[in-house]
Amino acid sequence: MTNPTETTAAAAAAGTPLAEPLLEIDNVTMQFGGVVALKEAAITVNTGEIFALIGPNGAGKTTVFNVVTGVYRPTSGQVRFAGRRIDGMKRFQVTKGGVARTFQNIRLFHNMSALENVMVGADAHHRTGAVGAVLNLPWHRREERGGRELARELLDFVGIGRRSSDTAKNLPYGDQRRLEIARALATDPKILLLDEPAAGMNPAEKESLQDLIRKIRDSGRTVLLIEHDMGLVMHISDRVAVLDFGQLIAEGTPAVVQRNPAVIEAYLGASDAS
Ligand SMILES: Nc1ncnc2c1ncn2[C@@H]1O[C@H](COP(=O)(O)OP(=O)(O)OP(=O)(O)O)[C@@H](O)[C@H]1O
Repeated sequence: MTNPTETTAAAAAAGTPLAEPLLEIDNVTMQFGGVVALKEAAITVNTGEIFALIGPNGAGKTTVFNVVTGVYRPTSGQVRFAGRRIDGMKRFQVTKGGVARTFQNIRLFHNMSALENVMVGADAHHRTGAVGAVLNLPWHRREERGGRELARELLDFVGIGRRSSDTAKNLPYGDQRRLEIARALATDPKILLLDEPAAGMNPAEKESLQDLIRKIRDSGRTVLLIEHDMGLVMHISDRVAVLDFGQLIAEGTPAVVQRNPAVIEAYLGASDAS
């Protein structure tokens, strides 16, 4: 067996950047009554990676997101983020700690403008909150101005700057997905969890989504992605983990995972795999 210290020294000597774990899902089991959605799943996402979570429908992918973001407390196991335990934390604490997500079914404030939707995301980081807003405290006004500027920058960043005053529900579908990403980025996350961001997009939209995901990573954030579009996953991911019936059946680079017989079997065996 290789000595980890030797491995680290060898990597350093070779000039290979060392993998720094950011999100550690450590033997997590999540049970809902008789349904085991995750069974001793162990996944580590390193800082600066684009990491994809794939698997047939019902494999447990969204459950991973829900366990990481404090929606569910795991039945057993731990979740650590930047070395700190986050399983069992409240959702807002996880967000403040640097974890943001988007949802499979878009969740926007449909009657608010694009800009306002992003400003709501930025609010998660404000110190004055609702009390400051009601009392109209000076620093609340300053924060709101800052929030507005940040929201504009983020709308530009995701490519829908010219849509800032459009009502969310009137945006084309692909732009709504971009808006959700901008809103998640407004919390200034270290890691962004994207749940099926390409769902419902046409090929051109998928192409530019890939560019956006790379741009998010290049801006210094880590990306954890659930996606059914295998072309997209295999193109942009540094590493891929495959879940099947709540268990991790493979993990590695796209090239390695694609050749794995258990992965091929899981996908060929699933009637609705895409
Ligand atoms: N709150 C819950 N209560 C009961 N069962 C649940 C709950 N959440 C998830 N499950 C079950 O856990 C299993 C995994 O679901 P999950 O949504 O994580 O899968 P998924 O891989 O994200 O699927 P899809 O690709 O279809 O979104 C499924 O059998 C699902 O029915």
